[in-house]
Amino acid sequence: MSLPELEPFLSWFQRNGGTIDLDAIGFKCFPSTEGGRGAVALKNIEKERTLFTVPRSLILSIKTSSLPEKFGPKIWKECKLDTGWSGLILCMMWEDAQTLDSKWSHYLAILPTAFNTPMFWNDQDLKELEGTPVVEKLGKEDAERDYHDKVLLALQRRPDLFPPESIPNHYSLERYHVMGSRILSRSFDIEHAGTDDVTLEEELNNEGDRSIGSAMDVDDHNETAGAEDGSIQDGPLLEDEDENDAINVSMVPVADLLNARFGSENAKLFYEDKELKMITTKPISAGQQIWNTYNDLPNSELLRKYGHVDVLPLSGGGNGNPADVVEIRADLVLSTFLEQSGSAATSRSERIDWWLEQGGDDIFVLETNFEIPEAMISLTRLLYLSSDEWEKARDKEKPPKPRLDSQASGLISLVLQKRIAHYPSTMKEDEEMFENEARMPLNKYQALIVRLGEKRILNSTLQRLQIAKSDSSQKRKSAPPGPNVSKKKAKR
Ligand SMILES: C[S@@+](CC[C@H](N)C(=O)[O-])C[C@H]1O[C@@H](n2cnc3c(N)ncnc32)[C@H](O)[C@@H]1O
Repeated sequence: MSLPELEPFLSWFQRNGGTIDLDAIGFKCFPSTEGGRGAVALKNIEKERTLFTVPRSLILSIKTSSLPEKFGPKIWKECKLDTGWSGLILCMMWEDAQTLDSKWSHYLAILPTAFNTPMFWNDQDLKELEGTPVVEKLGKEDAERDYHDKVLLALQRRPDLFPPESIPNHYSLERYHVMGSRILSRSFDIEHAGTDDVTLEEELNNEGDRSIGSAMDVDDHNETAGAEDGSIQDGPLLEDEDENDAINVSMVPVADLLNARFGSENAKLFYEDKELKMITTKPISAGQQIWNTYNDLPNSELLRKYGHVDVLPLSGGGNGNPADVVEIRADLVLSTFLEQSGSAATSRSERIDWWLEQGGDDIFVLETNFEIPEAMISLTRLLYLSSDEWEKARDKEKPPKPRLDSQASGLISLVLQKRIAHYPSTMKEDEEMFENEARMPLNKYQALIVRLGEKRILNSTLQRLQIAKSDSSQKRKSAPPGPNVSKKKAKR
């Protein structure tokens, strides 16, 4: 079973050294909530079965595209195409402009040309995401700056490679965003093996900082590229773009046709010297979707990178994404403390500098276990230490223990309330909207799902904190007299 639109592509793939077990894997359109176009098991497949292999020569990256060689490493670097994604984006635009002369023309022809990610939303739809981290992580302005500063410069330097008449169709800002979104939602991070043809790579790697700092690269989560088992995960591995070389960011034909859903992975990409292999990680029954993993991201990240959200039954009731999180900036803890205590910012700046020097977090992450992160408690207690206690902590180089005393839980409750107030609507209003508006536009629905997931975490965490607070004050009230009191009593 395959889709007619994929046939020329799959023939190209096999003619060029790719292998695919078309008795075991087919392609079909699943409902949009399950990813749309994706891979399906055509028969029962056992675990550890290779579904397809992709020779490294079919990967599209700045190492394999012939554009960087044509440029020469010197101009490539002068145009700063060796950092971030702009080099690969330019390669993809150039390959696309070569039409059938490009090795990847059949591949590029099956890639999406329109995206549903917030990068392409209008202001009204973006307003629906207020309070979530999505908008500030979009990086649209950074992308546009890269386009103007790097890509336009490269186009001007080599009019022989980029004829002026080809610019509106192939090298526009709009095409730049489309190629960037293809990378964001479909690329893999792959260490390049083999050293036959490393001139450019050597050239590029001889320079200092080569971290990827492009527009889509605003978050700083810590996934690593290529797990110990040699497996490669889809786009999410690019989250650690700061650590990843631009040269490793790769488009992998066929492998990027697999969808993903929280906890559903049953196949994974593994690398070897000469090829990549998609191998099943679980038995798959005939008719089931073959799912890769995007690293089980929260809905805010799924929406930003891929343009969809995961909605599954939650263990505590209701539906949502078990991987949802809420980020709380340490700044908010500090400003709430200063406001509450009436202290001046300068009174705590030394402690904050020290906290950061010690490697303390500047963002705390609440999860669906509704627990307060220990680092958040420790920072809160650091702010409350008396001068003597603070000096002792500093001398011993030990931040306070994460004990949720009444001061810490009082301040953290306020912080959570303030974080909740970042959203223009309440959770109750969102729940009513969810129940009453049967046919909502897709962007509005997805933004609502992201907000609701975050608000559930915030409200449940706050509730738990308040219950714990009232339990402990209840205990204090009803506790038998402490040892000192009873001693005194005994003396009387
Ligand atoms: C790596 S591609 C997967 C193949 C893609 N469906 C296609 O037609 O080429 C990633 C894109 O697939 C879609 N997708 C993947 N998993 C999904 C899911 N669980 N729900 C909805 N869409 C999904 C999203 O549009 C995402 O940007």
